[in-house]
Amino acid sequence: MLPNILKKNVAIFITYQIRIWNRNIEAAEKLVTLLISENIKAEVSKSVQEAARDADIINTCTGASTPILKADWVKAGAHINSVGAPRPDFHEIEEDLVRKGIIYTDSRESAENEAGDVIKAGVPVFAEIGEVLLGSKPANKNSLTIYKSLGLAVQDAVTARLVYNMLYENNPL
Ligand SMILES: NC(=O)C1=CN([C@@H]2O[C@H](COP(=O)(O)OP(=O)(O)OC[C@H]3O[C@@H](n4cnc5c(N)ncnc54)[C@H](OP(=O)(O)O)[C@@H]3O)[C@@H](O)[C@H]2O)C=CC1
Ligand SMILES: O=C(O)C1=NCCCC1
Repeated sequence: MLPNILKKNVAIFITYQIRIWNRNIEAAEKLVTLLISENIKAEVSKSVQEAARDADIINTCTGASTPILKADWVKAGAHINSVGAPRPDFHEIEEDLVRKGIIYTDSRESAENEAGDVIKAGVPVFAEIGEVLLGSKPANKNSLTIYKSLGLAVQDAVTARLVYNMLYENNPL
């Protein structure tokens, strides 16, 4: 999933540098090789701290049950996309960091009941992404912001429809 997230990230920047960390360095090297083969600039970092240093955008996408990203490593004004740890007993972001950030999510109900990072930190969700897109809540571009993704059922339904269309559009079941 992470390669696709990174490709969307680079599509909105003129200049960028991607740093990849994984607890298993061979997996990080494999992803860097894949990205470079698609002309995306990327390099391996030996630690999360090194990967996060001075970063504008940080993507976390793990099944970690203890946090891997610490508050001290993230600069003011950064944006974090936290896609992993989608269970109440999973955590990928240190509590102090979650408390420092403004929390956005896809579904408030899901984040408050399923996202271990949000539940443990005991912080409110500031806005759903839909509220930002509709203009009823601000994006707070200059603040430390955290987008906690859990996924929406409608995404699965639309993806299933697209796959169906690709396979059967000329030959419906
Ligand atoms: N928000 C959303 O909409 C979605 C969220 N998810 C969630 O995102 C996460 C990643 O999914 P996906 O990429 O498909 O899964 P993968 O199994 O492909 O990747 C899991 C990653 O998490 C790493 N990891 C697991 N445990 C730890 C740990 N304790 N410390 C550090 N790294 C760890 C793995 O490292 P290693 O390579 O060393 O094993 C691997 O890089 C999962 O938690 C999944 O449930 C998935 C789909 C949608
Ligand atoms: O595909 C997955 O894995 C998940 N998707 C949505 C959130 C829970 C995990």
